[in-house]
Amino acid sequence: MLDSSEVTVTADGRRIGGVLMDIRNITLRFGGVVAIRDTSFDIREGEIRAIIGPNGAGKSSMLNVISGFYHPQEGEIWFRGEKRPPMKPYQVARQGIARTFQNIALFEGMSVLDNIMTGRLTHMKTGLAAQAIWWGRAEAEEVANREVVERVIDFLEIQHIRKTPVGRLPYGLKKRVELARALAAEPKLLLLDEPMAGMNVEEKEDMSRFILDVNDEFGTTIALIEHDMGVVMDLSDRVVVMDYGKKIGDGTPDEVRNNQDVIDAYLGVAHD
Ligand SMILES: Nc1ncnc2c1ncn2[C@@H]1O[C@H](COP(=O)(O)OP(=O)(O)OP(=O)(O)O)[C@@H](O)[C@H]1O
Repeated sequence: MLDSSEVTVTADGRRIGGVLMDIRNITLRFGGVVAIRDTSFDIREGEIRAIIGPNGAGKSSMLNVISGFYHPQEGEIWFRGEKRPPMKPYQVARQGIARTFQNIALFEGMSVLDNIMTGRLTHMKTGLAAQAIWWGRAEAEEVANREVVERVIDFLEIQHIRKTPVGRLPYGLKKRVELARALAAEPKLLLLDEPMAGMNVEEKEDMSRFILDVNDEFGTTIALIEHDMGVVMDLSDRVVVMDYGKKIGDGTPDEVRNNQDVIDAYLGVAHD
């Protein structure tokens, strides 16, 4: 299990624990295309970990491997000290890993509240048959699920749109509802695929604040892909840099900013 001796405290007082997920030597191929090539890194408990890199670098593929949508040909994923067997996305979700998508994946015709309730599905134990014979248990479960959802709605400040169909919301709020649905699952590890994409400056500031607050208040470990370098460098404890499917850098924002391979491939600052 996690090694408590590895706990460190950040400058802003957050606790970063031992390794929560260890990604070892992952290779993922689509026919002749190598999307990820022998890539390893870890995610520590309580940290905000970013994955960055140019278009086509393999970032989304990596998130899809972690969340069970893609199955790598080589490599291992260790979660909470145990090697993970090949898993389907719903099994990964049940392990406490939730995600958002690059292109918002919500039910547009359903209300904000109902969309967020779908985030509780992995926690629902009472099936239809059991509900028919044991209504009390189903009711208690429904109340507990509601409580979690209400807490998330308060936390993300979306009470005023709870009954609004998602299709009628502006883009920035849809992104926030997607975050709410992922949070409703009470994940141990939250994966965010380009949480700021397409947002204006104000929406980005709001989203950054929510990401930091989620991490701080719930202690949720967060791994995110993001192209906005200002946001990445501000939010992240550590950054993995990918290029052409390979890891080319890994470290604190300052270490990555000063890594010449990263500068050459991605950040585009001239040599001295
Ligand atoms: N389902 C797929 N089938 C075939 N090739 C794929 C598939 N998914 C990704 N790829 C290929 O794998 C490589 C890595 O793509 P990926 O989407 O992971 O990159 P990315 O870093 O997330 O890029 P972006 O920043 O543009 O989202 C690309 O060459 C891409 O075309």
